Amino acid sequence: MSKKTFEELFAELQQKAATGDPATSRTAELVQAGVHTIGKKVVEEAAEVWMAAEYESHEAAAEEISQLLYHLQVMMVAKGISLDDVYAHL
Ligand SMILES: N=c1c2ncn([C@@H]3O[C@H](COP(=O)(O)OP(=O)(O)OP(=O)(O)O)[C@@H](O)[C@H]3O)c2ncn1[C@@H]1O[C@H](COP(=O)(O)O)[C@@H](O)[C@H]1O
Repeated sequence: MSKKTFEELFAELQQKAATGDPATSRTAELVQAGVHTIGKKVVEEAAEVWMAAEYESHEAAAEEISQLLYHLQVMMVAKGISLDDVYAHL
């Protein structure tokens, strides 16, 4: 199991968006595709979190939550929104 923090993943995704190859990096591919495509993934993953939390296992729900957090971070990178920009509202 990989273990990285929210902050470590965000730094990795910023790097992938800046220098990654869309052919091999999902992050670079999504950022190139743009906010509309990323937004659809955010909504899709949010629905999957809901369904997994209501009907599936603890592990399945945790996996769907990780995918939603990933896609939210991709949206942040695509929009130039920093962690501090978000933390300011927590
Ligand atoms: N944490 C993630 C992560 N979570 C989810 N995903 C992507 O989200 C997908 C899950 O969504 P779906 O199940 O809907 O997959 P899908 O149906 O194939 O998606 P579509 O192409 O149909 O939209 C996965 O197949 C991955 O492509 C992620 N892709 C990358 N990361 C991490 O991001 C970092 C950078 O990754 P790359 O940019 O790919 O190098 C690495 O540390 C990765 O581990």
